[in-house]
Amino acid sequence: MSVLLSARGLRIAFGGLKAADGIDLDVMEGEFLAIIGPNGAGKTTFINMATGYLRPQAGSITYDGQPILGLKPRRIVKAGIARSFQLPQLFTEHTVLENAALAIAARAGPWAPLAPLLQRRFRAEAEELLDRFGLLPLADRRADALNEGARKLADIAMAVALKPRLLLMDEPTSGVASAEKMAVVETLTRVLRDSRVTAVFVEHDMEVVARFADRVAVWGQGKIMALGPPQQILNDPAVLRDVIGVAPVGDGAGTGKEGAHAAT
Ligand SMILES: Nc1ncnc2c1ncn2[C@@H]1O[C@H](COP(=O)(O)OP(=O)(O)OP(=O)(O)O)[C@@H](O)[C@H]1O
Repeated sequence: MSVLLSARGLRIAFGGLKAADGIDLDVMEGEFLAIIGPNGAGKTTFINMATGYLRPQAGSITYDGQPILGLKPRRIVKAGIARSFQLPQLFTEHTVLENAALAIAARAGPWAPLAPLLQRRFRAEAEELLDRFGLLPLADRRADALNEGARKLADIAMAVALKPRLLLMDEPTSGVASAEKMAVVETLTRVLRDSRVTAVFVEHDMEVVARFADRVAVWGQGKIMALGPPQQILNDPAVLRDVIGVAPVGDGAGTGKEGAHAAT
């Protein structure tokens, strides 16, 4: 597996608060990398830096071997990196189909959205995209009439419409009812794996992480505290205590389940 995104020495502080304090991370082509960590650890800040929304005060980021720091978000999308936000960015008064068509039109260039929204070629591609996400039955529903799971999927479908090689998702399951959460993640991982999209996602639900991540990076106070496969990281006593908020079985005094607390 080759490195698709590589961050080195990323630093940014807001006043005295270090939101990134020397972030080194390689995202491997094809993997699903989960980012976990407490509120305010700097997880969203990393996504903002990798997508051109924030410029770090130090460090570098390369994508497919090319430096991308300093590029505007639109250029970064064109290079192959898309993102979704914690709060879906849908046009709420438009239908799901119109939202998808708009994202497809946006891929064609900044002026394309001014073209008739439901031009036949946009419409056909939008229907095909919605079908992959299981959203075709909801195509004519207004975005503000969707439940949170469908809204999250529609929002991620808009990012996939940009045909990224790398998709960064900020809390794709936040706000989704627990009964539908797994189905939402199953759908989106199926679509992303079928399209060979590499994914980085911030996630607070450890069941989702355990089931869908290839690797887990643990953020804490602007640093990566641990990185490794879920079975190792989610049994790490320090992660259990500081991120998940449960005392390790036997209070960490040798459960036989602890993984190494890798700092790489
Ligand atoms: N543009 C900004 N201006 C000032 N402070 C900021 C800015 N962006 C982030 N911060 C601060 O940096 C810290 C890290 O924020 P960030 O949103 O990256 O955390 P997070 O790990 O994503 O948290 P959460 O899980 O709550 O979303 C927080 O204390 C936040 O208030």
